[in-house]
Amino acid sequence: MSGPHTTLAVTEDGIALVTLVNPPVNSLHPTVLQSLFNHLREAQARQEVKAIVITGANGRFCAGFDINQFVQSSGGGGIDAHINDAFCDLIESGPKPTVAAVQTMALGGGCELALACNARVCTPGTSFGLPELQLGIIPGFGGTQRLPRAVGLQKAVEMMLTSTPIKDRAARELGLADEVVPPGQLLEVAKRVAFDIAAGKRARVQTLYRTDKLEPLGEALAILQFARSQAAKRARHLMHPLLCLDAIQYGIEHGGRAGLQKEGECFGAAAALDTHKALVHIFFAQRSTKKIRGVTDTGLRPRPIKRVAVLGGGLMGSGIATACVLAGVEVLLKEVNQKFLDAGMGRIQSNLASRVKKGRMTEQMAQAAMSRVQGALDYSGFGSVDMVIEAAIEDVGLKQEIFAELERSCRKDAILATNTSTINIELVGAKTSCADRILGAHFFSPAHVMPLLEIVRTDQTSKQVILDTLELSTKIKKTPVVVGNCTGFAVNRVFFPYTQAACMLVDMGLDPYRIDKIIAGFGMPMGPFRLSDLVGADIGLHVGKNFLESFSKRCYPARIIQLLNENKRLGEKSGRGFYKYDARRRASPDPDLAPLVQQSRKGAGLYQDGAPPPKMNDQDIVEFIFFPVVNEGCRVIDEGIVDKPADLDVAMVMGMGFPAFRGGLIFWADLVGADYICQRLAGWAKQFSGTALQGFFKPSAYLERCARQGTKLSAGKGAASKL
Ligand SMILES: C[C@H](O)CC(=O)SCCNC(=O)CCNC(=O)[C@H](O)C(C)(C)COP(=O)(O)OP(=O)(O)OC[C@H]1O[C@@H](n2cnc3c(N)ncnc32)[C@H](O)[C@@H]1OP(=O)(O)O
Repeated sequence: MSGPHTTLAVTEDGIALVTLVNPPVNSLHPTVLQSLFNHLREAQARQEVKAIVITGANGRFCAGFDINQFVQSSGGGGIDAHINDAFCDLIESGPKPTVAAVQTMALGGGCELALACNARVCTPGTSFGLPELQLGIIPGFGGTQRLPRAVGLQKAVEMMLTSTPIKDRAARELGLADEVVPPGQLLEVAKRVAFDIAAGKRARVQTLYRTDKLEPLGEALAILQFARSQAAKRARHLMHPLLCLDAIQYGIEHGGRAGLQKEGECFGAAAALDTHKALVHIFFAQRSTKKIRGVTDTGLRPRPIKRVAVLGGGLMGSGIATACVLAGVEVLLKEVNQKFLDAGMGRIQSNLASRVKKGRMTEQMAQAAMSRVQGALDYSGFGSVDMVIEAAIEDVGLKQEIFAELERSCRKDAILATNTSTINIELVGAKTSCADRILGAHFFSPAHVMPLLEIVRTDQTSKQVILDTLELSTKIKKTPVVVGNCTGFAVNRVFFPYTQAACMLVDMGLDPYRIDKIIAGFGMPMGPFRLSDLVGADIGLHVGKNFLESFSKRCYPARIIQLLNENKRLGEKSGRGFYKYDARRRASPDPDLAPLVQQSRKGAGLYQDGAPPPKMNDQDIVEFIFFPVVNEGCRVIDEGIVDKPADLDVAMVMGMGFPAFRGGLIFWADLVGADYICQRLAGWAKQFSGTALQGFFKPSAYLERCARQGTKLSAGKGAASKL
C-alpha cells in the first residue's frame, strides 16, 4: 500500500503491532489517523489480541500532526473534536493495554499518542516534546492534560511554553519513558511490557487520570500564574501561550477529561489566529530555502566539505571558525602575524568556553572542537582545504590580492568564498580566472550564534559550488538563503530604509524613544535607534554611504548618524549613542541627545523649531517605517535577488529579527494588502513631491503591479505579470 497509512500485524502470541507509515517523519495525515483508529478498533475487538504495540516505520515514531493540513485548511487542519475521546477509549482505557515503541522522535501529536499509551519504551537519542506553540497552536491531542500528569506541571509547562523537547534519558528520569533500550530490542521489550501489563504483572497507567505527579492545587495555580506573567513578558503579542495555559489550568481545576474539552476549544481559538498561519508559513519557508530552482533539482550531488580555511581571526572570522569546528569541520585559521593569530585562537576558545558555561557542551567536547583548529601564517597548507572563507577587512584591493593568491594556493576545485557584507562579489574575484568557484558567504554577527547564512551567487558561480555551500550550511546548522549579487544582498539591502525612515521621523519632529518603543511593540527585538547603538554609528555611517552611492535616488541621508559620529557617540561600545549606557550596558534615554536632534532637524528642514510634531499614531509610525522596507523587498523579488519571496521572509526573520509570528516581511505585507501599502507610499511620495524624499517612498514597479492586479506579493514575479 502506498500513501500515508498504518499497518496491523498480529503475532502468534497475541500482540497487535500497529505501525505508522508516512515518510519522512510518519506525520499524522488524516488518512493515517483514520487508518490508526480502524486498526486500533480491530485490534481491541479481536479475541486473540492480548495487547497492542504502536510504533513508527523507518526508525521514526512520529513528528505529530501533518502540518501541511494546516496550510490547506482555514485553520487547525480540520482536527476532529471527537479524536480525544477516541484516544481515551481506544488507546488509554480500551480493553487491551497499549505500549508505544518509540524511535528517534515523538513530537506534537506523536508525543500525545505515546502519552495516551499505557507505557512507552524508547531508543537512545529519542526526543519527546510538544512543540505546537512554535506553530501558533497548542497541543490538541490531549497533551495539555497528559504531559503535566506524566512529568509534573512545572516541567510540562516549561516544555510546552518553550517548545523544547527532552531526550531519552531525561524522559526516563521524568517518567515520560518507561524504558530506554537499543534499537534492536525495541519491539521485543515493548511487547514484553505490553504482555506484563495485560497479565497484571505491571500496573496499567492511564496518564489522564493520574494525580501523583501533579503539584498540590495552590502550588499548581501559582506555577500557572507565574507562567502567565512570564509569557506575557516574553511574548506579549501572542495569545496562544495563554490559551495553552487556560487549557492546562482548566484540567487542573476540573479533571483531565473536562480538560480535554477545554483543550479542544482553546486549540480551535489558537488555530483561528493569524499567528498560527504566519508561524506555519515560516516553518515551511525555512525548509524550502534549501530548494533552489536550477540548482537542487538538477540531479547534482553535493561534495562534502571537511576542511575549511578561514582567513582572518577577527570577530567574524573567529565566529565562522567556531561554527565550523562545532560541526566537526576542520579549520585552518590564517592571520597575518602571530599576535593576531593568537588573538583569533583565543576568541574561538572563549566562544567554546561560553558554551560550556551555559551547559550547551562539555569541557571535553569543547577541547575536541578546539583540536580541529590549526593556525597558519601563510598559504602553504591551503592545498588541503575544500573551501576558503575570507573574513578580512572590507578593502576591495586587499580582497582582490587575497583571491589571486587563493587561486594560486588552493586546489582547482576548492570553493573560494568571501564574507563581505558590502563589496560586489564580482569585484572581489576580478583578479582571478576562477569566477565559477567564487561566491559570498555572508554570516551575521556573532557568526557562531546567528542562524542565517546568505549565500551570494554571481552570474558565474557554478551550480555545484552553490550546492556544496548549501550542504555546508546545513552541516554547520545555519539556515541558508541563496541570493543574488547587489549592494547589501537581500537582508541589509531590504532593511536600509528601516533606519532611514526612522531618522526621517525624528527630523520631522518625533521623539526617537517613542519610535523605538512602538517598533519594539510591533515585535522587533529592539527599535531602530537601539539597534543603531548596538551596531555602532560608525558602521551605520559606512554602510549608509554604500547605499547612498548605489541607490542615491531613494536614500535618505541620515544626518543624525553623521552627527553622532562627529560627537563620538558611537553607541553601546562608547557608552553613548542615541541612548546612554551604564557599566552593565543597560540603555536609558539621554537628555544630552537633544542638541544633536535639533541640529539634525535644522539641516533636514522637515520641521519648524517649536512647532508641534506631526500627528502620527502608533500604526502610522509602523507603516512609515516598514512600508518603504516592503517596497525595497518588492524590488529584491522583482530583480530575482531571491529565488522566491518566502526566502525573503526567512532572511528577514533570521537576519533582522522581523517577528516570526508575523510570518516575515512579505507574508505580513500580504496580510496588510499590497493595494493599501501602495496607496500609503504613493501618498507620502506626493507629500514630499519635488524634494529628494519623493524617491524614498515611490512605489516600486512590482508593488504597483501587484496592487493593480490584486496579486499577492508572495506569489512571486512570475505571478505578477508585467502588463
Ligand atoms: C494536534 C497536535 O497537537 C498538533 C501537532 O501535532 S502539530 C505538529 C507538531 N510537531 C512539530 O512541530 C514537529 C515539526 N517538525 C520538526 O520539528 C522537525 O521537522 C523534525 C525534528 C521532526 C525533523 O527535523 P529534521 O530532521 O531537521 O528534518 P526537517 O527538514 O525539519 O523535516 C524533514 C521533512 O519532514 C517534514 N515534516 C517534519 N515534521 C512534519 C510534520 N509534523 N508534518 C508534515 N511534515 C513534516 C518537513 O517539512 C521536511 O519536509 P521536506 O523534506 O519536504 O522539506
